[in-house]
Amino acid sequence: MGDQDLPGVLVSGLEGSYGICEDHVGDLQKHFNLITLQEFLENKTQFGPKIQAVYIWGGRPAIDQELLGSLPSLKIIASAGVGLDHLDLKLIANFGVKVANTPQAVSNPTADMGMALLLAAARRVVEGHMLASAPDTETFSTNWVGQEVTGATLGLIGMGSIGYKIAQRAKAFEMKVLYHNRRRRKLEEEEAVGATYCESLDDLLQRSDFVLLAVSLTPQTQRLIGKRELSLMKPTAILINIGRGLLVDQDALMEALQTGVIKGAALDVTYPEPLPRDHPLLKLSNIVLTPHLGSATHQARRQMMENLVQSILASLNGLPVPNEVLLK
Ligand SMILES: O=CC(=O)O
Repeated sequence: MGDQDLPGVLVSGLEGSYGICEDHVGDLQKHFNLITLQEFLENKTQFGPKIQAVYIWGGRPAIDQELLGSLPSLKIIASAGVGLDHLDLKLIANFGVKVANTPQAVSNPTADMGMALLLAAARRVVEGHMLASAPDTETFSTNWVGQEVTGATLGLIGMGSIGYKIAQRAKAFEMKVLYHNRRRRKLEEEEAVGATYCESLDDLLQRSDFVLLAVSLTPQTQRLIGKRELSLMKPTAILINIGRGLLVDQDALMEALQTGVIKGAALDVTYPEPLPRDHPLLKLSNIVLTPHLGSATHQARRQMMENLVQSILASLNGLPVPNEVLLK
């Protein structure tokens, strides 16, 4: 509990793996009385009425009917990052509560991560690192040949702000960019990054050397890439996922990687996160895995925190809320 005169904001915890970013606690406490989930659960009658905002970091705390029902003064849910799949927006709107997220802060670092994974998988950077860190003459004689990125075709699934930033980067690598998206981009936007719209997802899958998922998780996109879609990809193709684990049927992916249906995969997101230690995906050599690092830069995390502070303060002061998520 911080300064009692400041507006109460519920956070999952202070620091540590389930809490808010350590460096930000002090900054948040300048504006808010931070109440942890544990404090709230231990004394709902004392803390419930004080809480005017929930600050969601790393998808926590979870928001459900019971929590919303016990926060009578709640005005806004401020969620770090761009994805909203952890929130039931209709339920939240029924409680008359606003939602804000931080799309601008995450687009550059997540696009960088997409390219980092693409390059790492194409050029076998992780296998190379393991070899170079434990050199022995026998393995050193192995041929560590990868896929060329320059001139290759990138199939982007999702052309929102992250997808577009990836297309900009891919252009610098002289890649041919195809994209599939709910709505086609303006002609001048396509031309600026040299991207070609593919109305058919199957067509994109068949033509791409790299298929990169940069799309939000919704009921429509869940398991968008399954056995059938993987079988359409080239046997030399690499699948990269920086969106959400559930965009891909992980069992089908594992089978495709084991049987050579596709060449490799690079995943920043899985289900669950993290994967259990004995998960079979961890045993494959043609996969690169990272622990949801998309927006994990100091700069992005600070900007996310600053944006959420602005959104909360605006909502508490009855002003237009920056980055308010509107129910469609
Ligand atoms: O996963 C990260 C985000 O949704 O921004």
